[in-house]
Amino acid sequence: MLKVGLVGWRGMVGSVLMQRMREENDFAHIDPVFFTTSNVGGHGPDVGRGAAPLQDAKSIEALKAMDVVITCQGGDYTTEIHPQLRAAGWTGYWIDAASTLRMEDNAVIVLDPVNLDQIKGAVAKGGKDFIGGNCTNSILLMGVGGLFKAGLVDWVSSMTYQAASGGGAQHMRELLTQMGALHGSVAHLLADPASAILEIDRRVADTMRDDKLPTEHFGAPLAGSLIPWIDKQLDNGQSKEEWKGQAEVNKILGNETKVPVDGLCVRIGAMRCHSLALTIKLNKDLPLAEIEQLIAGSTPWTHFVPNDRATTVKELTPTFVTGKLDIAVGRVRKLNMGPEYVSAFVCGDQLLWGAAEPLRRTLRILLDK
Ligand SMILES: NC(=O)C1=CN([C@@H]2O[C@H](COP(=O)(O)OP(=O)(O)OC[C@H]3O[C@@H](n4cnc5c(N)ncnc54)[C@H](OP(=O)(O)O)[C@@H]3O)[C@@H](O)[C@H]2O)C=CC1
Ligand SMILES: N[C@@H](CC(=O)OP(=O)(O)O)C(=O)O
Repeated sequence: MLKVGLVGWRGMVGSVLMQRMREENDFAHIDPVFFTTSNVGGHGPDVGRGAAPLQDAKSIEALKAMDVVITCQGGDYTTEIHPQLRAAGWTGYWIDAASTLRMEDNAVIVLDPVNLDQIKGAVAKGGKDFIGGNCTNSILLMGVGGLFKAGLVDWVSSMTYQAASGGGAQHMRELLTQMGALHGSVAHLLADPASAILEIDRRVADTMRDDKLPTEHFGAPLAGSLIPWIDKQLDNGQSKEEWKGQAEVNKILGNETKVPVDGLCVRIGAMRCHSLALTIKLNKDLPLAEIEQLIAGSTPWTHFVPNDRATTVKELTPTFVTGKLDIAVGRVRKLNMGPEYVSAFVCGDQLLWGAAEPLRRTLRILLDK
């Protein structure tokens, strides 16, 4: 059995990974070793064979004994440990949620329903670094990858609506705290059906602008508002999150000729589902039914939502999708710009296909090789 070191297993992405590995009985196929950066010697989780003491995630010696390391610990950890481990001669498989290594030549961005051949090809050629994609890009390709695979896409404009969880657990807490503060500021007025709505609105706006509203993690109010910037600022005016779109989508697809992918990334007050409003320029005028069929067949998890109001408001929402592996896609129609311009709205759980799921599936691919 392969010795698999798990680092970052108690964080937000790591907890979802653990949950999915338990659900899919992955632990029965590996010899798991749990690591920590903060509690060496503490009790590890019991995944069916009793709890063993946690090992030091900074110990190159301990990590070197692993056949596979899966990390959800974050980019700083990867930057510090991965080069040391490789320099120490370790030739095991490194499976990582962080963005640090994604664009390295010898790393594959893993999303097996879309690029299984690329993953298997890399394994056959001795590739050792397998990195999960940015959540937004993985969700985009799980949603409309069928159009890309058919070679039909000239370009995509992707306008995103990204959940608080993309920033981490503290961001989710801050969003809820902000929501509570807004409600608290007008609770007595809400309880009175005769109260004036403009007075409620004024008080909520005052609370949102009050320095006392907790904004330590987002840097701005999110509840009742939005933040049209995610990740670092680049010199060309893009945010880093926007830059990842074209870079990662083309790498995942293995495109030699780059398909332009660009748009604005926006943080909204959803909990853990990212959504994307897409404008897709096709290279030919296809009948809508054919386009719908290609999109619906993107992956077995693509849940096609017909473009009608009742189904859309029920099934094409973070509320419906959260906690599920389904990637909902709908609002597919031809746009006024011309018969080759198509809209689509995609919604997926950014902790599942957006983060944890591709990692555990990569492990299974390595086990089956
Ligand atoms: N958040 C997301 O949506 C996505 C994240 N990723 C990547 O995944 C990586 C990890 O992100 P995320 O899971 O959000 O990070 P977290 O902050 O939730 O967890 C990271 C580590 O923090 C430590 N930690 C400290 N205090 C606590 C606590 N109270 N509860 C749990 N863990 C704690 C744990 O390490 P220890 O046990 O060693 O103390 C844990 O492994 C990042 O690189 C990110 O880029 C990728 C795609 C999406
Ligand atoms: N930046 C993403 C989450 C994330 O962690 O992305 P990446 O793995 O590319 O750093 C978001 O905020 O929604």
